Amino acid sequence: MTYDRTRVAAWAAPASGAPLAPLTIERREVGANDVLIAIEYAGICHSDIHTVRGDWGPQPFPVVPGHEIVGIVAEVGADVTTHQVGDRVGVGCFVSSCRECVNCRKGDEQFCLNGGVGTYAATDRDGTTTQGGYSTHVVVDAHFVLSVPSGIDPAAAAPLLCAGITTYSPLKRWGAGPGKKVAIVGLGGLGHMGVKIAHAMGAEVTVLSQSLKKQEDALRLGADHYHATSDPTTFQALAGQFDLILSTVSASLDVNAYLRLLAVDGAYVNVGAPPQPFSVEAMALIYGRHSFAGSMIGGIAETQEMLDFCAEHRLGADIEVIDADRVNEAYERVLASDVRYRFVIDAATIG
Ligand SMILES: NC(=O)c1ccc[n+]([C@@H]2O[C@H](COP(=O)([O-])OP(=O)(O)OC[C@H]3O[C@@H](n4cnc5c(N)ncnc54)[C@H](O)[C@@H]3O)[C@@H](O)[C@H]2O)c1
Ligand SMILES: [Zn+2]
Repeated sequence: MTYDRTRVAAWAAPASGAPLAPLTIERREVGANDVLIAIEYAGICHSDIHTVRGDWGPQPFPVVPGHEIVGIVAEVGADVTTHQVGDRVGVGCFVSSCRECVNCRKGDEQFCLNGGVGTYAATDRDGTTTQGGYSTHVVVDAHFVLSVPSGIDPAAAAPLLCAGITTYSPLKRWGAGPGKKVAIVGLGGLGHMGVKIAHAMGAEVTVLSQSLKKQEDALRLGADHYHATSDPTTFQALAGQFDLILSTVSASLDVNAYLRLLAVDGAYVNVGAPPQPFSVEAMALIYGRHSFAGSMIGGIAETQEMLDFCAEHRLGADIEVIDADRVNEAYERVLASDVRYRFVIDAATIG
């Protein structure tokens, strides 16, 4: 199929809460620093669903979601030295940043002080609205394009671009490793990567999930222990146990109940992004010198480090590859916690 930048096939949400449908979009010309990627796979992140369902406020519809992108370089601009035609590459949650502010210079481009640009539903530097990975092609500044190591299956690599880095970054920052007790709350797309990565880092991993339904899966993914949070004795039995609790839950939680599971100096790090606020009791924090923290994806260098770590440890996501016309059904199944553990769209079925 020849590429026509003015007629690129995609799947988009036409309005808040409306089902996704095919849409033809335009990509920019390949600039001197740009890479044209022929997309192979795009993961479905719960953030895509929050965005198009209006959980995070108004959006510039139509929105083409997708920020877990893997594909093959089809063309590079004249000044690109980091990627070549034919390379397998990935794109995560952002496609531009100023690269000059203190955060960008530290490698925290996701916190750019001059307006980083999200992969979709964001205003790009040229004033256009970005459109994401549920599409056949995308044009991205080479600095924001990752190399996907050959050891990982490309479809299983796609979710690493968001779910992988979102769990890797806080696990590393808060010291998951040998001798540390780490709990992962919520066993969805992020959670199952959290289990795999924390296990590969050498931590003792406990999964805290609503029911016992996913217990066998969790142990296979690398968890050492598993408890159902619907059982009130869980919160008594595990009081004061964990050095780190990573919550990946997409809904609001009783944070205080989890803070009480922390050991002295333990940290509860939330990466879930529900629209409702959390309520934190002073006593749940001060008793035990606990920390309550958050984390958002990771910078470009750290994302590359995560991909290399996953290749070295032979980690990819557990995926269900779907045709694009099943995206609405997949959204419903994610909302019903019926995914093991990430849906990935086969871009060959788009358009
Ligand atoms: N911080 C970041 O950078 C970042 C990046 C990606 C996604 N997110 C957010 O993280 C959240 C999770 O994303 P995902 O793609 O993994 O979603 P997901 O739907 O695949 O997983 C969420 C899991 O939480 C479980 N859950 C819901 N309520 C629970 C409860 N009370 N107790 C225990 N488990 C519960 C669900 O059953 C599901 O397994 C979303 O809010 C998403 O927007 C944040
Ligand atoms: Zn995401």
